[in-house]
Amino acid sequence: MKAIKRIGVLTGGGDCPGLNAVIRAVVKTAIRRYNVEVVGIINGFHGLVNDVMVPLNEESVAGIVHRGGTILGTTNRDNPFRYAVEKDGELAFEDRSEQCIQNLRKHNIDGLIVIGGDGSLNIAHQFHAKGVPVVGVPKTIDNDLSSTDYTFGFDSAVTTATEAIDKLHTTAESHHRIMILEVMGRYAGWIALYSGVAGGADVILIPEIPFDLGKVCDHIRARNERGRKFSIVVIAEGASEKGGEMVVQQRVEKSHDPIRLGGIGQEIAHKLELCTQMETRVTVLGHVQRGGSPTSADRILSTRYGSSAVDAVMAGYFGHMVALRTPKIVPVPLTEAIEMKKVNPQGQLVQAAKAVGISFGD
Ligand SMILES: Nc1ncnc2c1ncn2[C@@H]1O[C@H](COP(=O)(O)OP(=O)(O)O)[C@@H](O)[C@H]1O
Ligand SMILES: O=P(O)(O)OC[C@H]1O[C@](O)(COP(=O)(O)O)[C@@H](O)[C@@H]1O
Ligand SMILES: [Mg+2]
Repeated sequence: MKAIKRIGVLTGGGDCPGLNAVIRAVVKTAIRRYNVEVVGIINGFHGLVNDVMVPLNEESVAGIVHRGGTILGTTNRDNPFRYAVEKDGELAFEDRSEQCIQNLRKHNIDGLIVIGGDGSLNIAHQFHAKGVPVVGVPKTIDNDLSSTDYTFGFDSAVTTATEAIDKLHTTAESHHRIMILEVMGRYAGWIALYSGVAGGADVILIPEIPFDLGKVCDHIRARNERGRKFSIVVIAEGASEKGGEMVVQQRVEKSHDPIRLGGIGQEIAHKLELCTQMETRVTVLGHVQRGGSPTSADRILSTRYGSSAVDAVMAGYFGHMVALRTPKIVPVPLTEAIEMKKVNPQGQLVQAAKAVGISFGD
């Protein structure tokens, strides 16, 4: 096996708290533990296609463990295997993966660390199939990647959503209102489930458990009869009524991922107001849950992921992603890692939530 002298690192897809802590751990581990150089690739795969790279040293990553976002920048548009270009005024897609491989060679990069979600890790997997020595790190606030107990960024998003629920509680109680909080998560209900349980929500609606609005109304009315004249509903952006469809805010047809979810909170607000006769308000948390400082748990997880990713590169675990299998971080094949992980409706957390009186509308 070729000796590793230089590692490249990039962040791809939606940003999330903890990215900088991973980058810092990659750089420090590479330099301190292995005496290996690190090159940062700017704006994810865009920088790999267009050869925009910067050397990273301990100085470049000083003081960033607590900072949200990514010092390398990211994009969720650029897929090297389906790269958007303008041809004769028309949009066309080209395979630029060979150009990326040449750029990696030009910079003598012997190992590539891709920090990303399902989309970026899919691209990483395709590069590995072409012989690129790549290792993945599971990033996403959604926690929807299989093979790992948790992705980094999830705990920070849950913390932000929980704080929002705490705040909605005080105003809901004062005004005797229903407060609906719509959270992110795409097709998985992890953020809604965890923040809903942590924040003491009355109703949690997730994509994995299609809901019956009548049952949600009954639950809220029963609370009213017990003297609890307000209710908090946490709803995942991908949740839908039984027999209904997910609410799509926008379709971006040219994108690999054309569906932008959003709007289910507003849609059920009207219906809940009608059936309960209670004033209802909606808060869409949006990108607030993706921004800001990572929690201490995410800083620790990110540091472990970053340092283990370098270990994986040095040990030749290419085509793998570092995954948390409590209490260890282990390499798992990217093919397994990019499968989607959903909430198990029969799982212990859903059952515990039901035991304390939370309705899932089922
Ligand atoms: N299933 C897929 N296979 C290959 N590429 C994908 C797939 N899904 C998304 N992509 C591409 O991966 C890039 C990042 O995807 P995105 O979902 O935004 O980020 P993330 O890495 O956080 O999942 C985009 O360029 C997108 O076109
Ligand atoms: O910022 P955008 O492009 O609107 O994307 C919003 C989506 O990105 C997320 O915040 C994170 O998803 P990824 O980790 O796959 O990027 C989802 O929860 C949400 O649906
Ligand atoms: Mg994705």
